[in-house]
Amino acid sequence: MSAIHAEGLRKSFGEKLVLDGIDLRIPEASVFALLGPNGAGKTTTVQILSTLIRADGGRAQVGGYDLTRQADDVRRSIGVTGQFAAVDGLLTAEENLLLMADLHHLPRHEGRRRAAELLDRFDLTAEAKKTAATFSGGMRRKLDLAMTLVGEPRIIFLDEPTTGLDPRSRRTLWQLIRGLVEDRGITILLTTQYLEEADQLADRIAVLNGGRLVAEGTAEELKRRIPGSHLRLRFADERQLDAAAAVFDVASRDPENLALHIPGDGTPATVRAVLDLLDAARVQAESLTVHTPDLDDVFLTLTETPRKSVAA
Ligand SMILES: Nc1ncnc2c1ncn2[C@@H]1O[C@H](COP(=O)(O)OP(=O)(O)OP(=O)(O)O)[C@@H](O)[C@H]1O
Repeated sequence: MSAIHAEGLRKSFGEKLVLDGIDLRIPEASVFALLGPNGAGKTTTVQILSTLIRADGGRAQVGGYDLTRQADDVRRSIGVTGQFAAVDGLLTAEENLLLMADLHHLPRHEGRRRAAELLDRFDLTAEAKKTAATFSGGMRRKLDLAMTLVGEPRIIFLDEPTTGLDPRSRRTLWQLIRGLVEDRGITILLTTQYLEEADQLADRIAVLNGGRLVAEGTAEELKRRIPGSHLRLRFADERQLDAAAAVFDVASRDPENLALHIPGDGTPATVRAVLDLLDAARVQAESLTVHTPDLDDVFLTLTETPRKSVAA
């Protein structure tokens, strides 16, 4: 069962085509990252799926409800935390949570119970009575996410959840987010410009560029699609390097470092085949390392301008 299922979403602002037919299928209890450069249409996609704005074309189901015909049901199933946090700096952490409970028309005791539970889960109990204006960026984001959870949404949209946070706060938030998926089966659609965030957090990643999805898959699948995996062999001297280069006609030489780059993945079978060929030619390598492209390479290749298409 998909938590989010969209087909052919289109959106223009005036003359400007922002989404040019987006298809998404996001399984329940998973984290899906929408990755893309500035202006790619990430926020627009989230705004459409969270019923804030209407698409010009296409259709979508969110939490099993039709986005246009059952917009109220969609709204009841989702939570949204954006780049502009809902936190009120004049209220304490606890008051912010209780305010959310009121907005959700929860009975008072239930509101208190959820607020206490969320303060505990997000490690904010000691700060419960402090005004949010005194909070660090990381604490604010945590409180913002906790506030989203008061309504017990099944699906959460996180728009750039850790932008501007230091690495430690970012990691804390990642753990909390993964916990929500693993313990509570919540589905998360996250937009991010941080490749590491998508790599660490997301079960699947889609790369949005120029209003289209140019790639979709797990981080590993995306990395495999980019040429650039190679084995790097280093040799003791130039004679050995020359002898090795004669064995592999697809290899490129890096004479300065006495190294040879052989295109290929790092599977044991490939590594063994390379070593066998070297043995047969009686050439000794000093070291062998495997280089796999990272998400940075994927992102840069897929979002290059002018747009370069990479076949799916
Ligand atoms: N209300 C609007 N009116 C006109 N143009 C808009 C509107 N909202 C967004 N746009 C344009 O649509 C494009 C996509 O914007 P969007 O905010 O979805 O991108 P994004 O991928 O979220 O970018 P960022 O990473 O910078 O937040 C941009 O060119 C933006 O200027």
